[in-house]
Amino acid sequence: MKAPISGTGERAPAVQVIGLRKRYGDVHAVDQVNFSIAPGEIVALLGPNGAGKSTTMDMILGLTRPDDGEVRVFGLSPGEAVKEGRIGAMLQEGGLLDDATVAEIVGMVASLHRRPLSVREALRRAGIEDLAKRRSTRLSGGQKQRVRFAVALVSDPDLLLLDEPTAGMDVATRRDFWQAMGEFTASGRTVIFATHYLEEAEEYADRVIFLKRGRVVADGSVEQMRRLAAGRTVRAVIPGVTRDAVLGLPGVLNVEVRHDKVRIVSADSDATLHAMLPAFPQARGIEVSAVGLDEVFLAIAGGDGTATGETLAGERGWRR
Ligand SMILES: Nc1ncnc2c1ncn2[C@@H]1O[C@H](COP(=O)(O)OP(=O)(O)OP(=O)(O)O)[C@@H](O)[C@H]1O
Repeated sequence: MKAPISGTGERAPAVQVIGLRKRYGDVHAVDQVNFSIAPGEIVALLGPNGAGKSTTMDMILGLTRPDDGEVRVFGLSPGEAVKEGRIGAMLQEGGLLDDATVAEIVGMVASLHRRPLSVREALRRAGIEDLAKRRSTRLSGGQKQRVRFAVALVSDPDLLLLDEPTAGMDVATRRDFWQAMGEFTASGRTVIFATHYLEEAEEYADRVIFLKRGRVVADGSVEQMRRLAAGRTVRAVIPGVTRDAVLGLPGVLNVEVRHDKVRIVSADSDATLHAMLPAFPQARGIEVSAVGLDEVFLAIAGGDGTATGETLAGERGWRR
């Protein structure tokens, strides 16, 4: 039985996705995805290529019809929410009208909405007032992205969906982009962005949702992700070991056991090792290394095909 969708009105979640599925031939692009995003949350969607991030976003926007499941945006259907100007979107490869100026492009989109910002204000908020008269054919890749951002902002939406918004931007442009975004989120509005830059997720999101092969494999706060990233990986060969026995050691955040090989993510590797050696005197081949964000991501996304959100979560509530 489906979980009930929350009501409409001011208290409705910004986005509620229930049992969402989309198949393309044999590919389960999105496979039973559930999440609820509160107004004001800034959520990063992470996952390897083909994980289902864009398809999920397209269904939230009403651009793709789900095979099964339901999407509500502030209690409305995606179509209604778009019509009311409550969603702004910046998609990958969104076209810009050839040979129109930036002001004309943003103005055209503004004319489709009931209560748009002025073109000038949209350009100001996107930090590109100086590009108003530039023709779209004369824009660099990073500048085009920022024009798409102005287009996303012009309906003055409550929710922004951004699919890899900083792809193709240099470091300075990325910084300016996120500064402009800070102005949008400071007023308590909701943002969902897909990214491959883990540091962007860490720096700008409150929460991260990891997708893999169309499923949510982990969903937690950035604080939890940071805690994992600050840790150390301890690897050892311990004949006869069980996961539960290792989980009881001090500092342990996550354990993976494959045959006799143990891989531990620890918040305090010294404490873990001091307790591990007397508890498992048969341990050998011990290695300690830093956990990078990439490794956190790979562990969660199951880069080696073994770890999943469930194993990483353990009893520590990584999944909501
Ligand atoms: N229109 C389509 N027709 C056929 N297959 C599709 C279509 N759109 C997406 N897919 C497939 O669905 C899966 C999910 O794709 P999606 O673009 O949602 O992933 P993603 O996480 O956004 O990837 P990326 O990080 O590469 O942008 C992929 O296997 C993709 O090939």
